[in-house]
Amino acid sequence: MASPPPPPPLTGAACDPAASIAILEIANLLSVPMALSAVIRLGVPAAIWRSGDNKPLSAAEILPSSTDPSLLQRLLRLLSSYNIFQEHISDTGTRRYSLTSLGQTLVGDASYAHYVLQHHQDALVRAWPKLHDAVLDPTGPDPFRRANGGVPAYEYYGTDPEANGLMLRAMKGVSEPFMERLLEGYQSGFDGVETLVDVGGSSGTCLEMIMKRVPSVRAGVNFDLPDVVAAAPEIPGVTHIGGDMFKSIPSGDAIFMKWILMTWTNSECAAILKKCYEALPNGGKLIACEPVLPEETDCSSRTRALLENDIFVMTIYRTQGRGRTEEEFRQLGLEAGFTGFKAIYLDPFYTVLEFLK
Ligand SMILES: C[S@@+](CC[C@H](N)C(=O)[O-])C[C@H]1O[C@@H](n2cnc3c(N)ncnc32)[C@H](O)[C@@H]1O
Ligand SMILES: O=C(O)c1cccnc1
Repeated sequence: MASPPPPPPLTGAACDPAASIAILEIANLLSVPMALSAVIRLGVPAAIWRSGDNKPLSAAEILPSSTDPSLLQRLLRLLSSYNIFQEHISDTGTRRYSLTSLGQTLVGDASYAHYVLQHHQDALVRAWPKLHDAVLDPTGPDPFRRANGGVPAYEYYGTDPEANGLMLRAMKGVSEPFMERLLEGYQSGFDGVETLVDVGGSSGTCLEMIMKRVPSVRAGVNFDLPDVVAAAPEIPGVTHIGGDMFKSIPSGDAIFMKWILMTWTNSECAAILKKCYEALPNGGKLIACEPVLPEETDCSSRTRALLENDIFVMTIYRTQGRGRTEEEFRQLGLEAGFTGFKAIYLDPFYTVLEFLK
């Protein structure tokens, strides 16, 4: 009896070992942020850092209560391959871990750790398997709403005190390093401003930092959703006002906003910009700090961080919310009535966009 024919040989890309290993790496990429969230939940970065000690520790030393430290060690090995921890192997083969400069962004009061946790809480993670639905049904509900009983993300934070608190801490942690860079390179942008309104200002951290460094700004108005400002801390000189930016925005000499336009559709952005225009005096300006997408696609960390954030917004906030190019922002501003526009690049992630009335 004739034997069955052999399977056809693998051809093309599947045969290329570099392509095979690269696709296997991407297929399991989710294990990286999930391992990162796990070590943050376990308090690992703080245990190693200990007020700047950063002494290399083994998994058993980090988590003495563990009956099987090899599990934590596996997480630490993976994260060392992403340069979050540095692995030190002793002569006897014990593996110990310290924090690299990247790992050190996860320690301290205002660290990026809260942002990592915010992005990997259950309600957000549930949305990701529905991403393809957004592509198939671009005008339907965003993946977050599909996965969470029709409730949009900002409403979900408002109804869950833990999620609300996490969002406030996450925004503060990401804002502080950026605001330092903004205040280094753009202090003069606040010249002549006495009353500054932060639209969608979350905890008020951005206003607090501006007011500490720019004495001419004597009154800060932190404007956000009522549930958000109710949980915001008291800040000298800052009045927290709860409201809806689609209905009206408090007036001031200038308006500041950060990471707002990105989460909304073009028509929602047009409505927000119109409300800002109405709240400003002639000659007043809106200072918006938003991720601006590059025209070209490349493999740099910057481009990847911006494009990943673009897909995050598509999944969690609005299918048609998105990162925009400088030109798209200029057009949105012109359509809302602003006569001047300038983009200032002083941070790899956020671009300062000045809209002049
Ligand atoms: C991505 S966060 C940015 C927070 C802060 N600007 C920062 O960069 O740290 C967006 C903020 O917009 C607020 N927001 C959402 N919808 C709003 C609305 N309709 N009116 C006012 N604020 C709103 C959210 O509560 C949230 O604090
Ligand atoms: O909620 C977030 O973390 C967020 C909001 C806007 C853009 N990117 C992230």
